[in-house]
Amino acid sequence: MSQMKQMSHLDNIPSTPGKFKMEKSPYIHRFRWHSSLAKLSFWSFVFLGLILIFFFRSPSSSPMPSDPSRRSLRTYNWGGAAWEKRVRSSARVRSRNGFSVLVTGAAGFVGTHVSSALKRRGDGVLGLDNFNDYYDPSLKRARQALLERSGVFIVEGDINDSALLKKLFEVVAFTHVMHLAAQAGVRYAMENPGSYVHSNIAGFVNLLEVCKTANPQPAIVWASSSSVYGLNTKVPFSERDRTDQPASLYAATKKAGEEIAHTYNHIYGLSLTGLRFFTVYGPWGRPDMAYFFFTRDILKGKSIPIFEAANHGTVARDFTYIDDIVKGCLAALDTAEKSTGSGGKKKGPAQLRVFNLGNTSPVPVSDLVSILERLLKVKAKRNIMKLPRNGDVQFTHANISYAQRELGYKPTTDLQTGLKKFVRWYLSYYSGGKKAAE
Ligand SMILES: O=C(O)[C@H]1O[C@H](OP(=O)(O)OP(=O)(O)OC[C@H]2O[C@@H](n3ccc(=O)[nH]c3=O)[C@H](O)[C@@H]2O)[C@H](O)[C@@H](O)[C@@H]1O
Repeated sequence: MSQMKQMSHLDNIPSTPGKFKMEKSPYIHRFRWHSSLAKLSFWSFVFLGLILIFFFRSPSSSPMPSDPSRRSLRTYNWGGAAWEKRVRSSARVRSRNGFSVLVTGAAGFVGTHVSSALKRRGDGVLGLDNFNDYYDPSLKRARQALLERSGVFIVEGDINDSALLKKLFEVVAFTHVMHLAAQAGVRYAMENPGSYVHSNIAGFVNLLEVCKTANPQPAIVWASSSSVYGLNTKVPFSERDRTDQPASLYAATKKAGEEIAHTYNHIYGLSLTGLRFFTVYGPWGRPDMAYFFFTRDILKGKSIPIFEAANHGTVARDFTYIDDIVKGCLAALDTAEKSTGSGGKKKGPAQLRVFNLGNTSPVPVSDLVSILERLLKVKAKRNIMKLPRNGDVQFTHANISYAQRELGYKPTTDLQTGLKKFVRWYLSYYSGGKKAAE
């Protein structure tokens, strides 16, 4: 019966506007439905209405974007007097001639270590991180707790949020930005390309936009990657070698970052230093990296995929220990010259640098596994596989003479020593009531 009622109701709605009984209206002669002008305005009105309905309905119908590249569009709570007080106190410089540094990606692997080293020597440090779920966020929370204990506050937010960044620069006149927030990982770029564009390109540009208008402008040191060398075959990789053949979208976004840095340096006088990190490893590391999940899987008795190149060619990496990287980052900050612009205008030429931060000692992945076997006292189930075409390059090898000369950079930790420290951390972190790494 209700269906009948509905039917009749639907029947009453005219299928075309022309069916409206408007004939008796006194305005009939001026607003005739068959007049094309009136038709046009009516349909424009309907169309506009539909757009508005769509626009206002869509966010509520999907409150959490399912595309992870959009995950950082979620809203974060920031602001208020108490929040500003925490920001100010965390960024307060406690040593003579110390810096006030905004560290983006502070809950990340390198970000945590750099923040803690800066704080230890008396610099003011404010962290920023969006705590995304690219890998287990509980590890990021544990790093956050660690920093919290040493007096570093991490603001929860995204580098794409201009209002937040502007607010931070309003509250603190940062002398430096250590920009480590990024979508990392070479192979994941095939699964979620948008997240790389979102963080490594759009986010970086957004940060530079805010830095360029800040007064004073900060000097910026940021994380590029050894992956920019891509298919380059000249070894060891030197900063002057070609970097126009990236093998992954990740590498392409990092290379784009280097070009973007050039532009902001050229137009706005921002002091910019890019650091090409070579496969950084160590305690509190990233679970998506091979040394980390190999450790987990060897302990679980799971087989581990070990890549080899064509004709049983060795795949090798210039693995670099985190403490050496931290020294390189601090030296880059210490030697960074001031930006020259103000109020968004360049006043003179500013410093623009790119450095390799590697270990200058490539190690085959199969040797990395042998070291882990010895340290863990467990034999690995090796599954030798052809290097998949997913962005990986066959080998990396850094020439660090430029960083040595300009930054006094000198790595001192070999893979055996560094992995020993990693394994010690891993076993203590994932034991004692803590669940095994997933
Ligand atoms: O140096 C860099 O620029 C990059 O270093 C790492 O990238 P990658 O060197 O690929 O590090 P892993 O993913 O840990 O891989 C290390 C080695 O293990 C190999 N591998 C990886 C995964 C796997 O299942 N099997 C395997 O043999 C890779 O081919 C590579 O040779 C980081 O993940 C990037 O974020 C960083 O920018």
